[in-house]
This record gives sequence, C-alpha cells and structure tokens, in this order.
Amino acid sequence: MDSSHEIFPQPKQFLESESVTPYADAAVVVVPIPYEATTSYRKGCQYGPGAVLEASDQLEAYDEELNTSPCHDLGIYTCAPLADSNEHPTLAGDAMVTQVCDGIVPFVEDGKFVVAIGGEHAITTGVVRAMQKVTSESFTVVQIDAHGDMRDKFEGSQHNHACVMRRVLELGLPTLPIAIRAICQEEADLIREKNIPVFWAREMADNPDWIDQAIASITTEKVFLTIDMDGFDPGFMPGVGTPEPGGLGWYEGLKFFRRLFQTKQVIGCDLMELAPVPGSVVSEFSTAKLAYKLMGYWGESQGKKP
Ligand SMILES: N=C(N)NCCCCNCCCN
Ligand SMILES: [Mn+2]
Ligand SMILES: [Mn+2]
Repeated sequence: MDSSHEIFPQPKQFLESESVTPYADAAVVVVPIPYEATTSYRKGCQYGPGAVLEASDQLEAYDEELNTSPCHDLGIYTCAPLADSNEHPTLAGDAMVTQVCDGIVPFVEDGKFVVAIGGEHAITTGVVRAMQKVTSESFTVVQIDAHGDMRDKFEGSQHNHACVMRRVLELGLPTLPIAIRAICQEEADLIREKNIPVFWAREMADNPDWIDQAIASITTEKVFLTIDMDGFDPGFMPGVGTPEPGGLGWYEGLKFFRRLFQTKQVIGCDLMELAPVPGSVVSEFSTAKLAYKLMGYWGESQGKKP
C-alpha cells in the first residue's frame, strides 16, 4: 500500500510526544480497534485504544533493557481506528471481522509489524485472518488470557469475546493458551478432546520452567501473539472486562515475550480487552508500555539497533 491511505489531519499517533513517522518510513503500524459489542461484565474496552494512545505520550522513548528507542530506531505509524464502536455502535461481529481483516492485510503485505489494540477479544479473529491471508505458512496463535475463550457461542453470538479462540481453532491454526484460570465445562471437554496444550495459571505459579516448556511446545516457526490484558494479574492490571485473580506478573510476562521473540518469528500481535478504570491511568499506561516493549522485542529480533 502506498502512503496515499494516510488521512489528514493525521490520527493520534502512538508516542507522538517523542516522534512522528510517516507510514512509508515506519517498521511498526499500531492499529486502534475500538470495537465493543459482546463484553459480558465490565464495559468500556471501546475506550481502550484511545486511552492507550493518550498514555503512550507519557512513556520514555528509551528502553533501558534493550538500549534502544523503538520510536526512533523502528518508526511507528498509527492508522485511523478500524471498526470503531464509538462511530458505529451497531456494527455486527461478522462485519467487524471483515473490516478488521481487510484493514490490516495491506499493512502485513507491506511488511509492517502490526500491533493491534482493542477493543474486545472477538476482534482477534479478524486480525488472525489478515495474517493468514498474507502468510503462506501455518503459525501458532499464542494466547495470553485468564479465559479459554473457546466456547462455540455465548450470549447468542459466535463472535462473542468468549468464543474467539474457538473461531481461531476453526481456521485450522494451533493455539497455545497461557495463564488460563477460568473456563466452562464445554471448554474443558474441548481441551481434552483436542489435546490443547494449556498452560494453567495455577500450575505456572509452581513451575519455574514454564517459559522454556511453553516455547518448546510450539511446533511452528511463525507465531501470532494475542494478549488479553486480563491474562495479567488484575492487581496491576485492573482495567479489564472480566478480572480473574492470579495471572502473569509484569516481569514474568516480559521474560516470556522477549524469549518468544528471540526464538520464534512473531508475525504480529494484539493487546485486547483493556477497559480503563475511571480515575486511574494504571491499566492504560501498562498496556501502552507493554505495546512499546513488544515493539522493542520485535526490533531486537529483526537485528535492529540492539
Ligand atoms: N472475558 C471472557 N472471555 N469471559 C468469558 C465469559 C464469561 C463467563 N462468565 C461466567 C458466566 C456465568 N453465567
Ligand atoms: Mn480474558
Ligand atoms: Mn480473551
């Protein structure tokens, strides 16, 4: 895609307080997807992407772990929001999936590293389909989440946020669920039937080798990383739709992500289900920081400035 798709005035850019990069020069594309239609408990993830972009301006450009400033060394472009529930509150799930897929395919075709920011987890079906359209080889969808999200249908929809990983399985892709700690009987039966290699939060807490074991279990070279922010401990990440106690610690999660980028080809990622808590910026700042860390890990994996 040429840069003619850029619109003026330009949409809010990720970390624009530090650097603004034209699409053609950016290695990373941030895709805000403020879609919310099926969240079943706390609402508000449609405000997640905007909150992350606002918080991003407060990030330090320099990453002391990586000795790099991804916004300068990689270049980040933020496109206009896709499937925006704030503009189109009645957009149906299947139409959203198509809009997200069609909107992201050009970025992947242009070789950009896509960082999609939701919005509810149902969005990931569209992001994964975009990756599948462009990537010839199979890839594993690594899922960080408190929930299995493997129901066939929930509250009347197959594009419910509690069904997204069932849709991904139906696309014929292997999955690796990590930090799971809340499922239903239907999901437990499916996990046994399909022998899905779930890393349960409860077992991870007692297993210092879970990171090595999780990465060793991935059979494909390529990986798509989907992060439901409720996969983290709600103690520091309370702004999610369905907070479950337990979950990943911050540095534990970063250790896993850096190792994943170092050992596999991560073809894209998304950060989902942030629902900001009124009066607090902790959750959106953590989400913005995580997005920036993932950009840095991707850059390191590409042999960009160490
Ligand atoms: N964020 C999620 N993926 N949530 C999964 C569905 C929530 C089911 N709560 C229990 C409902 C009991 N009727
Ligand atoms: Mn979840
Ligand atoms: Mn989820």
